[in-house]
Amino acid sequence: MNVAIIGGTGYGAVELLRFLYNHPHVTVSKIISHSNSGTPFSEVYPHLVNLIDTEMESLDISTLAEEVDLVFFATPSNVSKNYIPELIDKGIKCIDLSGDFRLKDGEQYRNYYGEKMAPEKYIEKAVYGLSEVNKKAIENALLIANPGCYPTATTLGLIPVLSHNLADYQNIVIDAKTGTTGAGRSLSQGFHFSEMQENFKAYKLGIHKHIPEIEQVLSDTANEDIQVTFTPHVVPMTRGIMSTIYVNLKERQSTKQLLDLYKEFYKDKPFVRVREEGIIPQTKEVYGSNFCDIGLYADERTGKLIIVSVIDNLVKGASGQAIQNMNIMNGWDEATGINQLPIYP
Ligand SMILES: NC(=O)C1=CN([C@@H]2O[C@H](COP(=O)(O)OP(=O)(O)OC[C@H]3O[C@@H](n4cnc5c(N)ncnc54)[C@H](OP(=O)(O)O)[C@@H]3O)[C@@H](O)[C@H]2O)C=CC1
Ligand SMILES: CC(=O)N[C@@H](CCC(=O)OP(=O)(O)O)C(=O)O
Repeated sequence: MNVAIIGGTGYGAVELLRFLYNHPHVTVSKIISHSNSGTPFSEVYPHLVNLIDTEMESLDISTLAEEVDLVFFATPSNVSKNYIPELIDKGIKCIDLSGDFRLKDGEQYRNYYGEKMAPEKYIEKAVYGLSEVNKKAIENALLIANPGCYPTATTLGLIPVLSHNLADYQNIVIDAKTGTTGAGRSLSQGFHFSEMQENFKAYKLGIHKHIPEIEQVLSDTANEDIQVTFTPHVVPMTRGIMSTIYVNLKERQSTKQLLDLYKEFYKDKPFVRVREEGIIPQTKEVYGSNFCDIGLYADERTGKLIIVSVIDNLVKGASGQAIQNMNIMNGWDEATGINQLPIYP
């Protein structure tokens, strides 16, 4: 199958290429770049010299639709919504790593993304690509809204306990940390080495675009409006997200009981690893891999469940999950091309 990647020189794109290079059913026939068309990919990323020397091209949607079967958008917010409708109308599958098609509510989209949402008709067609939860819908989708990085770690951590109605749906507190690749490759002052090194900062309190996304997924799970307290932080590491989540349990439960429930929930899901009692996962344990690792501690003293969920933001949080979704859409084994061990140390 021929695929194209748009947003060629970004981190999401280079991570897609790392996995697709060895994918048995896929050829990346086009890498589209608005800033570097005409330049060989390996000139921008020299670690890929002699491996991916493809000349990048500028975007021409009509020729793209004739030449490829599926398009990955690894572009910033408010870009893919201008192109995906035309591709979808021509029957081309699209997987959008950005947030343009994730939210169902136009007013929320405007509030958090600052622009008008894509036309309703296409929002309705978009399937939210949380692979472990929406597999059936993904199988038949033409358009995937690939989840955000924080929402992936957070909702995979929360859905089992919420879907069993064991926790208070309100008063959910999410304390999340990301590495700097979460901000993409373009330069900004707050991410300079001297600003980031030996620093730890909270940002976008109350205004982060992942708040409505997390609330939408959890509300769909619980069939009730859920609001969360979400505080993202950036820490001086390259990759990784840790979402530490606090919920009030409705009744006393032991850690062991809850771990059993989580293991049952994810028993056929190759990329979610529920860890043993007393083991709390670390970001380095999923580095470079598509795993989401979850650890639990039920604090019987306070009645709270503490959930720790870790992913690599560029893999399960973006490109890995996008490929997992492509596999599901095409009826291939969902682990094809992404079944790699984490890099350690
Ligand atoms: N980084 C992460 O951890 C995660 C990222 N995402 C989302 O995935 C998407 C890509 O992220 P990431 O790769 O990290 O971001 P980057 O900033 O690294 O890359 C985005 C690329 O998009 C292209 N681009 C920039 N502006 C425009 C524009 N106006 N029109 C068309 N193309 C443009 C550029 O490539 P070129 O000049 O070559 O076209 C740029 O390098 C974003 O929406 C991001 O929010 C989602 C989950 C996690
Ligand atoms: C450190 C940093 O800035 N991280 C980004 C990660 C979000 C992201 O990439 O997600 P979308 O796919 O929803 O755009 C942020 O907090 O906005």
